[in-house]
Formats: sequence, structure tokens, C-alpha cells
Amino acid sequence: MKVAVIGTGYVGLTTAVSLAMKGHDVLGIDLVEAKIVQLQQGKSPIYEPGLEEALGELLKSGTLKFTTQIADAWEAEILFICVGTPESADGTADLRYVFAAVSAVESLHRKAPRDRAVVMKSTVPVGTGDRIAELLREIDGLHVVSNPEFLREGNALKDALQPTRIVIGTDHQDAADAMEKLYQGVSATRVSTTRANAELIKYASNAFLATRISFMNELARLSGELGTDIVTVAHGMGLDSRIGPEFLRAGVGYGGSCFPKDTIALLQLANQHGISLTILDKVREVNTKQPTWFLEQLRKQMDDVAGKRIAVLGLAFKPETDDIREAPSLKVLEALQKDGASIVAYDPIAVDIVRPLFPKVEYTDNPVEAFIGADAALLITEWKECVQLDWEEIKASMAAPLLFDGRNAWPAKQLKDAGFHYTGVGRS
Ligand SMILES: NC(=O)c1ccc[n+]([C@@H]2O[C@H](COP(=O)([O-])OP(=O)(O)OC[C@H]3O[C@@H](n4cnc5c(N)ncnc54)[C@H](O)[C@@H]3O)[C@@H](O)[C@H]2O)c1
Ligand SMILES: O=c1ccn([C@@H]2O[C@H](COP(=O)(O)OP(=O)(O)O[C@H]3O[C@H](CO)[C@@H](O)[C@H](O)[C@H]3O)[C@@H](O)[C@H]2O)c(=O)[nH]1
Repeated sequence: MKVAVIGTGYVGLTTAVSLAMKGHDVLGIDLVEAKIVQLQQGKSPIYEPGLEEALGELLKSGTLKFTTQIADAWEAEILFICVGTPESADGTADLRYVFAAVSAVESLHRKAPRDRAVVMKSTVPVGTGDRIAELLREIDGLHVVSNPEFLREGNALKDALQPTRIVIGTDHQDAADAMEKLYQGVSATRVSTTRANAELIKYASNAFLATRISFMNELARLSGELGTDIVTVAHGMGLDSRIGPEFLRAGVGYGGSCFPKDTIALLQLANQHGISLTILDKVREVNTKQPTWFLEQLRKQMDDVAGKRIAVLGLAFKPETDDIREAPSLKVLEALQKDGASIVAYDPIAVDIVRPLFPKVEYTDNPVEAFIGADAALLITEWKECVQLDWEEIKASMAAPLLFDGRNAWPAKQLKDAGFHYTGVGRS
């Protein structure tokens, strides 16, 4: 099928690549010319495992192309909208990019009319799809579909190729059929529903996942006091099929471009309807405090961090991505800097993105070097490069063997046996 994807960020680029891999004829569109030039040369502006390799092959075969001109999409029968929906000052989702994209689609359609589905992959508040449908009501052949995206960064291409489910929200049979044809051969359960239901499924899923994390983080604080081990507790809980093992990892808090903004957007949407989502409100509160709570563990063991050399391992909001949006590392760096610590930081991918924000921090391109002369080391993102380490060499090189494991990913027992003073999140 002829497909156009508006917005070539994490979601748009992954969508474009995955649909082209399935044999569709795909055009990626972005306003940022530099990004398009880079993409046309086969270079991915973002880091996602497998993405750049696939991009190169698809460009060669001609099934994937890029442009800054929406007019080039005149043949497209399906137009995906994958632009950002960032947090506004009041917490609601900022829809200006979505409406700009819709208006571009509208002008394209007026010049080159045909039957088309406008598919919203951006995460938008409940009612947005219906609002857009109302705006486009008098335009023949343009049908609005909600098809929320559930991919995880760091695993984006795999998630797009093998999604957990495909949610299609539309009231138009031809558009539903076109979406079914598009995803033919993808073995995932379909949920065919209204646009509003589809939109709420997306927000509710993210809010629920965030809730699990905050629940475990709060429980971890108690576990630390009780002398129990939250990792063992999570394992025991997760064996109950009603609970399941995923998203029970306590840590330094969730970050990223989705959970923080989507939870506040859902809260604000509820407020607009006179409903208080009290649980979700607390989920956010726990998460905001989690990096501070983690640093308190450090302060309890080091009277004063001023002038102390502190190693920070991992800066991206999660492993296998260069994304630092709402990364807990940023809060940690800010607090340590305020306390007068001398910081040395490592991340395999995200250093160049963090450096301009924290120019006074020292950066290293070798994780083991970060520990040299350090009075304490903090694990913030569990990259394998930050976890699989030569601990004997590290022990000999640190000024003091103090380890704070913000992801419960370092080998606690081995480290304690080796003479480190190890502190995890909610571990005995
Ligand atoms: N990042 C994720 O893991 C993820 C997963 C699921 C859903 N989402 C949702 O998908 C949407 C996109 O997220 P993202 O992380 O890919 O954002 P992003 O910021 O990485 O990319 C958005 C892209 O859209 C482009 N753009 C903006 N306005 C445009 C326009 N009018 N025409 C053409 N291009 C335009 C920008 O230049 C940018 O390249 C958001 O609503 C987000 O909540 C994100
Ligand atoms: O048990 C866990 C699992 C995750 N995290 C943290 O939670 C954040 C988010 O992680 P993850 O969900 O894996 O990454 P995202 O790429 O943000 O993906 C989420 O947000 C996307 C955007 O909406 C959705 O599409 C995905 O389904 C949803 O998982 C990260 O900081 C993780 O470190 C934890 O602290 N504990």
C-alpha cells in the first residue's frame, strides 16, 4: 500500500521502517530539513537497535523515501500522524503539532483527493480524533483513525514488527478495512473500537505501567527499612499470573518521553471532566521523589558530598536509547552539582546530548575509568556496559568502595563478598 508518515522521530521513523519492511511503499515526512537530508543518506538521527541497518537496505530497494514536502504524498492512501504531543505548561498535551499536521493533510487532500485514512499514532487526549473528524467532516474521502503506538524505546523496531496488540479506532468501515490490509500478516490481537476508546487504551496502559513502578518504588522504601529484599519480593509477586513479572523493578524512578507527560495529561483530562485520579496523582508524586530518596541513601553514608568525587553510570532514561527526556540522571546530576560534588559521568550513547546541559561534569568514554579515584559510584541506567564490569579492577581503583545501585542491577552478593559497601533500592 502507499503510506505516508508525518513526523520522523522515534515513533514515525520506526513506523516508516517497519511498514516498508513489510513491503509497503512508504514516504517519511518531516519539517526539519537536516533530519530528512540525514535520513536520505541512510543515517538515523536517533539511536535504536537495528534501525539504521534496516534504513540503509530500504533506501537501496526504494521502498522507503523521505521528503520535507507533504505534496509528495499525493498518492498515499494511508497517512500516519506521528508528531510530538509534549507537555504544555499546565500539564495538558500540546496539540499544536498534531493540528498543523492535520491541516497539511487537509491541503494535500484538497489538491489530490482520493479515499484516505488519516491515522493518529501520536498519543492524544480522548476526544482529539473526534475533534479532527469534525473538522474534516465536509471533506470527502478523508477518514480519521486512532491507532495508538505501544513501542518501547530501545526495542522500538522489534515492538513495531511484533506488536503486543493492534488497536484500531474508527467508525468507518473502508478505513477499518484499509488498516486491516496494512497490518495483514502481523499476528497480534486486534482491538477494533471507537476512536475515543482507542485513545484511552493508550493513556490507561501507560498510567497503569507507571503505577506498577511507583508502587514497587514505594514498597522498596519500606523493604529497605524492614531488611527485606525487594528483588526477591518482586520475583515472588510476579509468579502470580494475575500480577505477572513485568514492570515490578524498583529503581531510581521512571523517566522518558511518555510516562511523565502522559500521566499528567491524563490527570488534566480527568480534571477537565471533574474527576480526580487520586492514585495516579500519587504515582507521580512517588516518582518525583524517588531520585531524591535515592540520593538520601548516599547522604546517609557520606556526611557531606561537597568536594567528593562521585561517579554516575548511565544517563539515558533507559538502556539502548539516546533519549534523555525526563531521565532520572538529570535530577541526580543537578542535585549532586548543587551539593558541590565533583562528578564524573559515563553513558555509551547519551554523553553528547547531556554535555551541553551539564558542562561542568567530567565525562568519560570508558565505564571503568569513571570509578578511578571515586568516593562513591551510582548506577542510574542499567546499560550492559555499566553492569558487566571487572569489579576487582574497580575495587582497587576507587578512593572508597561505596556503591549505590539505582537499578538493582549490580551483583549485590558478589560485591559485598568482595568488600564493597553496596546499597541497592529496597534490598537487605
Ligand atoms: N517515543 C516513544 O517511545 C513513543 C511511543 C509511543 C507513542 N509515542 C507518541 O508518539 C508521538 C511522537 O513521539 P516521538 O517520541 O516519536 O516524538 P519526536 O519528538 O521524536 O518526533 C516528532 C517528529 O515530528 C516532527 N514534526 C513535528 N511537526 C511536524 C509537521 N507538522 N510535519 C512533519 N513533521 C513534523 C518533528 O520534527 C519530529 O521529528 C507522541 O505523541 C508520543 O507521545 C511515543
Ligand atoms: O520495572 C520497571 C520498568 C521500567 N522502569 C522505568 O520506566 C521508564 C520507562 O520504561 P519503558 O516503559 O521500558 O520505556 P518507554 O520507551 O518509555 O515505553 C513506555 O512508553 C511508551 C510511550 O508511550 C509506550 O509506547 C510503551 O508501551 C511504554 O512501555 C524507564 O525510565 C525505565 O527505567 C522502571 O523503573 N521499572
